[in-house]
Amino acid sequence: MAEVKVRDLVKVYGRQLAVRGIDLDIPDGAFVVLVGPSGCGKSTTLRMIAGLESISHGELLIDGKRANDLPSRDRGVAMVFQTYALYPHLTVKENLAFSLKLAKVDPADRERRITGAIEALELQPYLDRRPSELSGGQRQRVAMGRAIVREPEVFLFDEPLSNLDAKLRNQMRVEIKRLQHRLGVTTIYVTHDQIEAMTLADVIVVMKDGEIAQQGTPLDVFENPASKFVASFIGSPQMNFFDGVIKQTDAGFAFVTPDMTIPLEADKYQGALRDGQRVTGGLRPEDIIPHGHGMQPEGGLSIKAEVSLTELLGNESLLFARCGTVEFVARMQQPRVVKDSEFLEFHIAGSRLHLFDADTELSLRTTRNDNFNEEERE
Ligand SMILES: Nc1ncnc2c1ncn2[C@@H]1O[C@H](COP(=O)(O)OP(=O)(O)OP(=O)(O)O)[C@@H](O)[C@H]1O
Repeated sequence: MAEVKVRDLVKVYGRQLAVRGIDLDIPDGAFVVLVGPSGCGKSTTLRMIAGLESISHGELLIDGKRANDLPSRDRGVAMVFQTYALYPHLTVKENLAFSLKLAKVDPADRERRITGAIEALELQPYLDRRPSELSGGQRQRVAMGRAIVREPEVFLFDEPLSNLDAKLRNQMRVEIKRLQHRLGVTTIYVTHDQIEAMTLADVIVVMKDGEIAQQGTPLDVFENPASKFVASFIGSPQMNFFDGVIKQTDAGFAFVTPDMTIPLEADKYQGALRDGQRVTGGLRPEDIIPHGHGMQPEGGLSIKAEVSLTELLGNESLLFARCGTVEFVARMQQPRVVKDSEFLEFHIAGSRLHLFDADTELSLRTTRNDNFNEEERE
């Protein structure tokens, strides 16, 4: 196992900057997820760590040693891809053995490692099958087995679950998390799926345009998004946004839109509030609560809104509603049938409001700058 550090990492393709000087500190045994929209540079970052792409600028340290120019096989990393990359003409067992034979690992050790992987991934029933005779989930398990037998210092996963259906994806997600806990191997995992990121990571690194938009524990990033981009990317359905201004009166500061006025707790913003400042307010669907459905926090305010559409999800519903000029999504716990065009009262949990500067789109709340912290991971 190893710690991985990245300093000012840059990747240039021709005239395009794909990765723009990122820093990462990944402690031994941590599970870090790089997440972000398509093209944000997460795979390129992973591939530079793997040694599959050259590093244009900056430094990669694996266990304190500069690894920029080390061949991939000498970095102690094993990568699992979306496309499995299994040898089609070899059986499962032969696929597991392949890299070990190539590396001339002695037969007894080879057998021990293969047996370990077979047990860890419950591959026993499939050992003599070829990849074409396996389901997607089974293939992905073999691909993970091929990484495990190499006993790497670092696991690198590049969207390993993208080709699986939703049910299998959830199942494999749990398996990956369990396996990583059991083996304790430092893991860097790339996905564009924020649910995968939230559920797997000790630390989430949200990327945008080749840069890190925010890093922190999943809860911290969810509770304290540093920008409108992060707020909209993490959380499903996404946060509702309302254009408005800050107003200062004798009663204090408030966030004001044409349809609502939400009093603000100024001390949360540490002097960042300015009278007349144009801002975007953000409320998550669970913080707009239909009356009689879920906890109604003290304070805040009520608004009446017309429901245009309901999505029944079983244990909850999503209500798409309109109040004046504003449309929003609210989450209804213990759902009942809501008719289209029905008017409902919604409680706005004002204390849960997020505010972003309208121009910079950065949060007005002081967020901790969320480098990885060993205590938080415990
Ligand atoms: N071999 C290459 N040559 C030129 N440009 C590339 C190459 N590989 C990636 N890029 C560009 O670099 C940027 C980052 O790509 P990268 O694959 O790292 O993004 P990503 O966040 O992993 O996206 P996705 O989720 O779509 O895989 C993109 O704009 C992409 O077009």
